Parts: sequence; C-alpha cells; structure tokens
Amino acid sequence: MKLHIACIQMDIQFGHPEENYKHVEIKVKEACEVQPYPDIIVLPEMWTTGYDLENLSSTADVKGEKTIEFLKNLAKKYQVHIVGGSVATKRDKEYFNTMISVDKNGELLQEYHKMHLFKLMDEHKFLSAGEEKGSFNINGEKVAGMICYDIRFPEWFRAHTLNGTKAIFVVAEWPKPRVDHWQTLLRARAIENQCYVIACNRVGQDPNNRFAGHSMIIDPWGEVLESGTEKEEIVTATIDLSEVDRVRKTIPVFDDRKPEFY
Ligand SMILES: NC(=O)CCC(=O)C(=O)O
Repeated sequence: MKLHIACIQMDIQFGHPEENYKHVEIKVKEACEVQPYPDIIVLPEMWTTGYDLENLSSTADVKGEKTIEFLKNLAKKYQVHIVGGSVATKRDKEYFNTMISVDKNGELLQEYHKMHLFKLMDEHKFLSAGEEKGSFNINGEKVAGMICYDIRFPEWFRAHTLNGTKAIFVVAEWPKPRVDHWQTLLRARAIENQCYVIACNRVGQDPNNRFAGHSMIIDPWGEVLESGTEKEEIVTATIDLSEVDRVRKTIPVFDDRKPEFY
C-alpha cells in the first residue's frame, strides 16, 4: 500500500499555544497544496508550547481535549490522516508529553504518552512517563508513534516491530548539537527493524536550545527517501508498506532471532 507522507518541519513559539495552533493551521493547508496530495501529515513534538515546562499549569491542554478537537477538524476538512506530533497534556495532577493521531474522518486513532523522559531537557522534573505503546492502524496496517528520546531505546522499537508494525512515526524537538545521533539512530532503527521510519523534527530555537530540523523519511532498507534542512519546510516522500515484507523476506532477521540467548 502506497502512502504519501508530509512532515511539517516547523518552528514553535515558546509557551504560546494560540500562536502555534494558528501556525499549524497554515502549515497543514500548505502541506495539502503539495502534489501528490498527502495521505498522512506529521507534526513535531510539543508543538503547542515547546519546552516551556515551567508554565505547564497555564498552557498544558487538559486531557488533550482542545488539541484532539483541533486535529479532528483539520483532518476532516482536508481529508487527511494526521499524526499530530505531541503536546503537553494535563490529567488530574500530572502532566504528560502526549502524541495524538486522528484519521481523515476525524476519528481518534491513538494517544501515546512519551515513555522515556529526557533528563537533559528536564522532562523528569515536570512530566510523568507513559506506560503504554503508541500503536494504531492506518488502512488496516500496523504502525506506531514514538517521541524523540524514545529512539535511543532499540528495545522499544523491537517491542513494536515484533508484532508486525511496519512504520514508526517519530516526532521530535531534537537539538542541533546531536544531529548526527539523530540521523544515525533513525537509520539504525529502520535497518534493524526493517520498517519505515518517518521522523518529524522542529526547527528554530528556544531559550535553551537550537533545533536540528533534518526531518527524515527512511525506508526499511535504511535508504533516506527524503531529508529536511534546518529551515521550515514540508518534507515529503511516498512510502510503500509492501516493501517491508520484501525486505523482511530478503534478510529474515525476525526468523533468525535467538531470543532464548538474549
Ligand atoms: N526532546 C527530546 O527527547 C530530545 C532527545 C535528545 O535530544 C537526545 O539527544 O536524545
């Protein structure tokens, strides 16, 4: 099954959700003016607030309700699936870094709370970690979502691909000084799991970091189909999920595993 992907590599206004909602609206329209028309649009991590973690009590989205409604409306309007990056959400007294995905009919596909919190950016001081997978189906195929630092945990990818996941969406605010880690880890995760990796990173800077951009769409052989620069842009490529089966047959890594020794 072929799918046209559009990653919205965008800047984010620190601690200003209203401006960011407006910006995403403009960017989704722009992505839908690209040919071929996208089947799936992907947004970056924490796109409503950036890493303004100290002000979450006033800016986090309560239960993600506002963002879910916003994404559902956009998805229906443009008839496109949206892997809606992640946003800061509030549940009872806790805050999470939550990925939200909706289908083109405006149905909620998935909510995933980031599992691995990134201490270097203070996430552990403000956020709670999720404890469940971010799996969902697109047109009957298994896919999943992960958030930024999650890519440093090969076990987390494997836990998904062992059940047949064919594409993993990674949403990120990955800083520029570690861009080589970003590129290398994403390719490694695609090669070892023989799956598509679709990674959308932000650009611009906040008070603490400059971000790398370089969003990437990587095939199950590890070829980079498309990569972004450090500027705002829409990074597009067409993926073919049957390619996953072909690569997995050519080098049958999943059959050759020896889990009894690991
Ligand atoms: N937002 C993040 O999780 C950043 C992860 C990161 O920069 C890393 O090096 O890992």
